[in-house]
Amino acid sequence: MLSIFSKTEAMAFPLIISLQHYTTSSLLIAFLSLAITYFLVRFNTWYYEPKLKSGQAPLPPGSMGLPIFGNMFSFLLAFRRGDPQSFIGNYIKRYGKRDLYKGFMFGQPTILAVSHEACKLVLMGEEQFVSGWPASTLALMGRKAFTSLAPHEHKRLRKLTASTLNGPVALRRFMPVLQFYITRALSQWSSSTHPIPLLMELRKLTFQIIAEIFMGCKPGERCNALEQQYQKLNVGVRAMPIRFPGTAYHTALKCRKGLVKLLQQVLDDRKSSTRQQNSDYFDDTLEVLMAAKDEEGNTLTDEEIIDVLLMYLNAGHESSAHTIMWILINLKNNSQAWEKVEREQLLIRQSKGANKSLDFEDFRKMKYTSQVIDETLRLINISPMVFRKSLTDVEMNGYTIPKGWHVQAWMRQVHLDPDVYNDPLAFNPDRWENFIPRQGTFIPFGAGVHMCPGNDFAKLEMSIFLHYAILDYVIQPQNPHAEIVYLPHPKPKDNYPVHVFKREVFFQRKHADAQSQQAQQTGQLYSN
Ligand code: HEM
Repeated sequence: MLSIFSKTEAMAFPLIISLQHYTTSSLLIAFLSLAITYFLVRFNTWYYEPKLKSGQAPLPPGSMGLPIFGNMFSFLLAFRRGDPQSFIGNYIKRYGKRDLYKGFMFGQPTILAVSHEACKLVLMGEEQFVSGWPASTLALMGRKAFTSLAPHEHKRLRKLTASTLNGPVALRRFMPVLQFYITRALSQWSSSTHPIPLLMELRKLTFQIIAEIFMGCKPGERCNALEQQYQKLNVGVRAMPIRFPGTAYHTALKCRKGLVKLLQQVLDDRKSSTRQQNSDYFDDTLEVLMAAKDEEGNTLTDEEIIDVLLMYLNAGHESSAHTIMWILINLKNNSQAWEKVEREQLLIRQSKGANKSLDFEDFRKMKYTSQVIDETLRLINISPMVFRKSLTDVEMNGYTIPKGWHVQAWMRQVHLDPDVYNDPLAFNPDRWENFIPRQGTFIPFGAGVHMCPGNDFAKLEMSIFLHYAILDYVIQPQNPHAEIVYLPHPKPKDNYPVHVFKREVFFQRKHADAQSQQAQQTGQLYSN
C-alpha cells in the first residue's frame, strides 16, 4: 500500500497505524485511516486527470501528491536541504528516465519537461503553449507584465522595449554607463576596511545600471529605496503563496505596492520634466514606453508602463548579479581558468595603449571570458525552470499534455544531464571551445517568444565587470566554504563576503609584509 506514496508524502501523514490490538474498534480506526489516506493520495489524480480518448497517448508517469500541496513538499525539501538535483532525480529513480513527468505544483496539475527535446518543444511551441507562471508570481509582477499578457499584447510590448536593449547599436551606447558604474563600484568596495557581502553589492550595482539605462535614475535615495524593495519582492517570488502577515509572500506583496508607488513618482517626474531639451533621456525605455501608440493612436496607461518597468528592472539586475558572483566563485576555485581569463583581458588592455576604456570590438575579442560565462550559466542555473500553460491537448514524445495544464521547462535538468554534457557537474569552460550546442541543449536564457531580451546586455555587463575586477583588483573571499542555499536563487548563505583591494595596493602591502617578515627572521637569527 505504501508503495503508492512517495517517501515525503508518506512521512507527511500522521496516520500511524497499529494493528497490535485486534479489537473491532481499532480495526475500524485502522480501516478508516487507510481509507482517508488513500483518498488524500488519490484525490488530485481523480479530480484533475482528464479522461483520455481511446487512442490518445497516456499521461506521463509521476505522482500528483497531496491535495493543495501536491509535490511542493518534495520540491521545497530538495531545494532547502541543498540537493536540488534530487527533486527530478527521485522521479527518474521511480519512473525511469523520461522526457516528461506529471505532478502537481503551485496549486496546479503540472507536466515537468526535463529533457532537451521536451524543453525545446515546449519553449518553441508558441501555438500550443503560453506563459503560465503561478498566480502568486503574477500577483507580484502585475497584470501588465510580460508574464501576464495575452500573446498579441506581449508581442507588441516586447518588440517595443526589446529594441531599446538589443543589437550592437544599443549595446555600444551602454558601454560608457556600464564602465562608469562598474569602475566606480569596484573603487568604492576597495575603500572599505571591512569585508563586503559581494552579492548584495553586486545587486546594488546591477540595479543602478539598469535603473539608469531604463529610466535615467541616478544614484541616490530613490534608487536605493527601489533596490531594497526588490530584494524582499524576490524572496516572495519563490516562497509559499501564503497571504499572512509576516510570511515572505505577504511581505513581497507589500513591496510590490511600494515599488508601484515609487515608479509612479518616476513616471510623474518624467511627465512634468522638459525632456525634449534633455538629451539624457533620449529614447531610454521609459521614454519609448511613454511615446508608444497602438494602431488607433492610444498611448500606454500608467499601469502598463509601470508593470513593464517593474518587470524589466527586476529581470535586469537579479540574475546578472548572481551570475557575476558565481563566475568569481568558479574562477576562484579554478586557477587555470582564472589565469586564462586574466591573460585574455590583459592582451586586450595592452592592445589599447594608454586609453583603458573598452569598446564594443574589445568585447567581441573576449572569447575565453565568454566561455567562462556560458559554463557558469550552464552549471549554476539561476532560473532552474520556466512556466508555460497548454492551450490544447498536446501529444509529445509518446505522452499527452492535457489542455489547460501547467508545464514547467526544467532548463536545470537539461544543463546537468550527463547524456548532454560530459561530466556535467564539473566547471570546465574549455568544453565550449569550438562547440556549438545542439538546439535546446543550452537554454539559460530560455527560448522562443519569451526568450530573455536582455541576454546580450547581461553578457556585456558581466564581461566588462570581469575585465576591471580581474585586471585592477584583488578579490579575497572570506568564507569560501559557506553553505549554499538554493531558494530563491542559488547562493552562499552569507552572500559571499570578500575583501576588495586595488591591485597595486595589495601587492605593495604584500611586498612590505614579506620584507618585515624577513627582517624579523633575520633579527631572530642574530639574537639567537
Ligand atoms: C544572467 C542574466 C540573465 C538570465 C540568466 C536571464 C534568464 C531569463 C530567462 C530564462 C527568461 C525566460 C523566461 C520565460 O521563458 O518565461 C528571461 C526572460 C526575461 N528576461 Fe532575462 N535573464 C538575465 C538577464 C536579463 C537582463 C539583463 C534583462 C533586462 C535588461 C532581462 C530581462 C528579461 C525579460 C523582460 C524577460 C521576459 C521576456 C518575455 O517574457 O518575453 N533579463 N530571462
